[in-house]
Amino acid sequence: MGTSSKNIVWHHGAIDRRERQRINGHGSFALWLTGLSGSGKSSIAVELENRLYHEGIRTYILDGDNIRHGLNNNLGFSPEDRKENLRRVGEVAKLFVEAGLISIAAFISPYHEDRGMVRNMFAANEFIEIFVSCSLEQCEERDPKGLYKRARAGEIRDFTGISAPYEVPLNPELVIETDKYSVHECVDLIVSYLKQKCLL
Ligand SMILES: Nc1ncnc2c1ncn2[C@@H]1O[C@H](COP(=O)(O)OS(=O)(=O)O)[C@@H](OP(=O)(O)O)[C@H]1O
Ligand SMILES: Nc1ncnc2c1ncn2[C@@H]1O[C@H](COP(=O)(O)OP(=O)(O)O)[C@@H](O)[C@H]1O
Repeated sequence: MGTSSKNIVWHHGAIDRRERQRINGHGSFALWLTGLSGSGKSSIAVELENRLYHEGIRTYILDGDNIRHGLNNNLGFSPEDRKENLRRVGEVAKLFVEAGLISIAAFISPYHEDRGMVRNMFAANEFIEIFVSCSLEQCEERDPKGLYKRARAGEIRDFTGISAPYEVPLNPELVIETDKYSVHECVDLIVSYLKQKCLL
């Protein structure tokens, strides 16, 4: 608990998460997509949400690029700022889970420590880490926003994979290889995993 929380007392509501889940007709949990820029996190999040929506499942996507336009527009890419970015996003993802939704978070989240910090915000079966695996070469070839080119030219500092590290997840719940399978196949794998674990 942060030190500023010490004089604050939790106020309970009348409706809890289980009741929200009941009215929604499904459970709620966080899906955490981690991987290099260009690995496919956003594309998969969007296609997964689309698939789940058409099955009547309520979701909400938290995407690094979007969150950094608003809530986290005061943060950069130093290790400290990335940690704070992910701490806030973890808390927001948790609010969506409390609200009875499946929150789909798509963040590079390059450090073991920070992913562990977010995991620790959730109960064991509520946080599913999905490593969106793609070689740096392939990400750089895709370069959908031209950022790798700019990072190689020295125009962007601390760029993940080029001038800042990406620590490959050691024990994710799921690995999807976007340099081997299509977006649809990757989403099939995620949906199959969730069904197999009786989460859908
Ligand atoms: N220096 C540097 N390193 C990495 N990424 C950079 C950087 N500068 C800007 N961008 C753009 O910011 C997006 C990543 O933001 P995240 O919030 O996901 O990053 S992190 O989890 O805090 O590491 C990332 O989005 P994705 O390409 O979707 O991953 C980039 O578009
Ligand atoms: N299997 C796949 N999964 C996700 N994206 C893929 C896949 N195959 C090719 N791509 C392409 O790779 C690019 C990934 O970009 P994006 O989704 O923005 O990645 P990120 O959010 O990780 O930066 C997109 O142009 C997408 O069409």
